[in-house]
Amino acid sequence: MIKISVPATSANLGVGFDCLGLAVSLYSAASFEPYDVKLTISGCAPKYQSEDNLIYRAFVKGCQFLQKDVPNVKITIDNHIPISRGLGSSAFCIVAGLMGADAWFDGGLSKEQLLDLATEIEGHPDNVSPAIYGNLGASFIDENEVQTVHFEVAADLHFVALIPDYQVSTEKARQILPKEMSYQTAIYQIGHAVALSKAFEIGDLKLIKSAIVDKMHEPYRSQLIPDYQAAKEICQDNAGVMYISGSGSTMMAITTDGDAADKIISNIKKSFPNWETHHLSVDTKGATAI
Ligand SMILES: Nc1ncnc2c1ncn2[C@@H]1O[C@H](COP(=O)(O)OP(=O)(O)OP(=O)(O)O)[C@@H](O)[C@H]1O
Ligand SMILES: N[C@@H](CCO)C(=O)O
Repeated sequence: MIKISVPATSANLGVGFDCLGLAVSLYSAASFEPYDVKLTISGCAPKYQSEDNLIYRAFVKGCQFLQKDVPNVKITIDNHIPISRGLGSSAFCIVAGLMGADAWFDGGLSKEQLLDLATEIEGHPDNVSPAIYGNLGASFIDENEVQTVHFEVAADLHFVALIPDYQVSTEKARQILPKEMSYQTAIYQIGHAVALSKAFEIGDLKLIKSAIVDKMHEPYRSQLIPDYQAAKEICQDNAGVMYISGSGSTMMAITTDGDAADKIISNIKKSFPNWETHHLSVDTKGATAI
């Protein structure tokens, strides 16, 4: 049996809209086995148990790229990444499906090929890059070629995923954004994004706190998360800083102190007892066949 484990990913990191993404220590896995009918899928809601399933679609794309007939397959999902909450559940599906096909046929896909194929399906590389490589990825697309570089993140940074009990649609979170921005804002974003990448690498929380403040999407998207301000205040009151993970609704807190991370969780639980929380570290390996 082939089993692919993929880390959750947190895109944007405030000022790195559609470019930066971080792999974190929360994992989902998908297993692939030969079967006697075309397709059977378990471990997900009935609405995802069809040929439209994103893992299967990526598996088919992988087979086609390798110029192989798509085999009958049983897919079993062991899911821990909440769906449509801004933690890269779609990147998990895409990377697992492509790597499943590669392992099935011993196709020898390079990580660069995986990234190109995954980006074609996802539309942007900020989640799929760290899902494949681990760590913090900075990516861009140039004439259809995906470029990505990786930063190791200081081990003393703690991440806390604050996951509301409601979804934010990625489509709506993209539609709400303005169509243009000024030169002034572009200059602000570039300087902050470059400094933020370094701040993650050296674990400078003071610099992270000032560099992470976004002007490109977060001011608009915060309107789609009714508890954004309250969550932000809880993080700030406990020596942390917070950004919207991906297109939301998850908000990610960062601290340099495990006790502060635990305090953020207990205060969030008091105010929002139905939210899911996870105290996470950075994943350094990316997706693996296990
Ligand atoms: N465990 C799963 N089983 C089946 N389908 C899944 C699973 N996880 C994700 N998906 C697919 O991925 C889609 C969610 O993708 P979407 O981009 O909206 O959210 P996300 O990837 O979790 O968030 P973000 O891209 O902001 O991090 C679902 O609608 C479904 O098609
Ligand atoms: N960069 C993407 C991530 C969500 O898929 C966005 O923020 O819309």
